[in-house]
Amino acid sequence: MSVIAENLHWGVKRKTIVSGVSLTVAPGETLGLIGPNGSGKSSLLRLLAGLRTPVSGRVEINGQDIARVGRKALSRQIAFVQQSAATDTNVTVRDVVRLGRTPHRSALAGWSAADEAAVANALDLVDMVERRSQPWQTLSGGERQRVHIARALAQTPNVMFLDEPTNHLDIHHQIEILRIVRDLDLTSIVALHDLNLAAMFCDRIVVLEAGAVRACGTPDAVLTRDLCREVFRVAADVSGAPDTGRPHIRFRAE
Ligand SMILES: Nc1ncnc2c1ncn2[C@@H]1O[C@H](COP(=O)(O)OP(=O)(O)OP(=O)(O)O)[C@@H](O)[C@H]1O
Repeated sequence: MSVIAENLHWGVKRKTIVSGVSLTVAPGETLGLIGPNGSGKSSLLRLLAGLRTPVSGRVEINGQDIARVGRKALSRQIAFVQQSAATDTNVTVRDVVRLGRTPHRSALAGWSAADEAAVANALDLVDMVERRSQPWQTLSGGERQRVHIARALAQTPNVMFLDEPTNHLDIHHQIEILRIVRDLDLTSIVALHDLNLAAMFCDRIVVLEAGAVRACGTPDAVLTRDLCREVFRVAADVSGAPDTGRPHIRFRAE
């Protein structure tokens, strides 16, 4: 499913936080959202997912204005993985992932084979099958993050929004989670701080600066030495990775 944002503005009181953002994400594409702390990545993701209402502008998912789509219908199509999401403590891993099926179930319907399969598949994708009966509160930070991603995957969404999904994850799971998101048959928009992970896994990248789009394009076109210096205030050398041809950024401490 495509995601199109047209001229989104959002702010709090007199502070503008998202300013004139337009973007288009093609079906199946993985779009990276990068930018310094406070540049508006989380705020923009929330607007795109319909969790916040823009002051002006609109978002279309699959050609439909999300302001006109009911919450439940929307949650059958999109999933949102928040930064450090909280969960009720007195539940198991499997209970948390089962919550991902809520949008697909009616009040009267029982738990179906399709629900069971979606939960099992999601647990398997994030490598948590063996921990499915473990109480949520006993998990490590990285394991909690993987369970929240599994809950979103169990939703079997067409579009997935992920806010810093690699937070807390070891390098194996950072790569694994982004590989899963890229390879699944869905459209994804992922806020990331690690520029090399963005270069490796995103089809295109949007760079936010002070709530506005500073640059948009393929990793190769966007992740330049000048951008690192001007937007992220770091000195860096950028070269093409020999195996993939994607940019590889080496930061310099100077
Ligand atoms: N409800 C709010 N009220 C006041 N200010 C807010 C609110 N939500 C966000 N902001 C401010 O808007 C700016 C953008 O915040 P946002 O969380 O979208 O940035 P971000 O790019 O995701 O940052 P980070 O990389 O640190 O996670 C920040 O300066 C933040 O303090």
